Amino acid sequence: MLSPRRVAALAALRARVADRMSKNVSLHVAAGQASSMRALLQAASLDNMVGSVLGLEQHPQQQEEDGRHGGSSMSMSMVIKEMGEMVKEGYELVGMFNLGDHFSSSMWLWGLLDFHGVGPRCQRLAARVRVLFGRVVEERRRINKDELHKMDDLLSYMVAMPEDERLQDSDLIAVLWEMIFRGTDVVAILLEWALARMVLHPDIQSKVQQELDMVVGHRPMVDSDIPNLPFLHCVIKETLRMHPPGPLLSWARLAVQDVRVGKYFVPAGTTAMVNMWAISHDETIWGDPWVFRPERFMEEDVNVLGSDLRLAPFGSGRRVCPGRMMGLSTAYLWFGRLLQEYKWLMAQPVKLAECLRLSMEMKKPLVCRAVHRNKTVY
Ligand code: HEM
Repeated sequence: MLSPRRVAALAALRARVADRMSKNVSLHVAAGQASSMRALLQAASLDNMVGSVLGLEQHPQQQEEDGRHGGSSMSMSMVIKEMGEMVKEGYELVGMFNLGDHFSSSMWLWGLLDFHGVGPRCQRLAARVRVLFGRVVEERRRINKDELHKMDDLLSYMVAMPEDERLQDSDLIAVLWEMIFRGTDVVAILLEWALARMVLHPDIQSKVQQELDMVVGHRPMVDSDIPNLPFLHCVIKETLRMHPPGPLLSWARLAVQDVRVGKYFVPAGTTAMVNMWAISHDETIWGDPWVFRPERFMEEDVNVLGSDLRLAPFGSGRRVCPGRMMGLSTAYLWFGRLLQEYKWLMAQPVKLAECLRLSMEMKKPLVCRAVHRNKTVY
C-alpha cells in the first residue's frame, strides 16, 4: 500500500512527464510534421517509469545533471538512454521465434536449436542489467537515511527498509528491472491504440473533449480530475476490451490427467492459459463485440482491475499486474491531456492489424497529425 505522500509524488511526476510529452507534440505541430506516436509515447513512458522506480528524472535544461540524487557520478541522460536500449532489446528478444522453446527442455538441445542466438543475447542483456542497475543501487546506498526517507521512488523505499526485510541485490535488481521492463511499453501501446481509435472515430474524440472542457476547463488536467471524467474512462476501457495489450494471461493451469472441457479434449501435461482477447471479443458476453462503443461502459460499469473476469486486461489473482493502478492512472491522465490540448487527425491510413510480441501492438505504428485546440491549457 502506497502512502498518500508517495501517491502524490507519483501523480506529480506523471503530470511533469505529460508536460514534456505535450511540448514534444507542439514541436511537431510547429514544424508542420505528422507525429509518429509510438516513439513519443514510449519516450514519455520510459521517463515516467525510470522516475517512479529509480527516482531518476531528466530535466530538459539539465541534460547532464545528476544533482537530484545525492551526487550520482553517472550522467542521467546516459543512464536513461541505456535503460531505453535495454528495454528495447528485451522486447525484441521476447518477440523472437526460437525453435528450442517449442521442442526441448534440455539445455544442450535448446542451445543447438537456438539458430538466432537468442540465448547468448539474453545473457548479454542480463549482464548489462546487472551492471547498470547495480551501479544505481550502489549510489543510492550512499545517501544518508534521512535523505532516503524523503525520496518517493521504489528503489529508495526498498533500500531504506530494515535490514532483515531487505531483498538480496540480485532479487532487488530483478524487481526493479521487471517493473521498468513490463511497465514501459505497455502504457505506450495502450495509448497508441486509444489515439488510433480517436482518429478513426472523430465523434467519440469530440465527446471526450467536450467532457474535458466542461469538467477541467482551461487549466491542464490533473490526477484529481480523473474520477470526474466518466466518458474518458469508458474510452480507455473500450480500448482495453478491443485491444488488450496483454491478451494472454498466465493463470496457467497444468492438466494433471486427461480431461474434457466442453467439446475439447485436454491431454495430461497440457499447460492451459487464459485468452483474454477471446473473452473480450466473445459475442455471448459483449453485444456487438467488433464495434468500438465506449458507451457500453456507461450502461454497465465493469471493473477492469481483476474482479470481473469478462474484462481483466491486467490479469487477476496472484499474478495480477502489480502496476495496474499506476498504468491506468497514467493512461487516463496522458490520454486526457493529449485530447485536451490537441485535435488528432489522420495523417496516414490507420490500420488496426495486431502484432503480438510481449504485448499486443499495432502492426503498423500510428502516425497522425495534431492540431492545437483553441483552449489555452498553459
Ligand atoms: C495499461 C497498462 C498495463 C497493462 C494493460 C498491463 C497488463 C499486464 C498483464 C496482462 C500482465 C500479466 C498478467 C498475467 O499474466 O496474468 C501484467 C503483468 C505485469 N505487469 Fe503490467 N500492465 C500495465 C502496466 C504496468 C506497469 C505500469 C507496471 C510497472 C509499474 C507493470 C508491471 C507488471 C509486472 C512486473 C508484471 C508481471 C507480474 C508477474 O509476473 O507476477 N505493468 N501486466
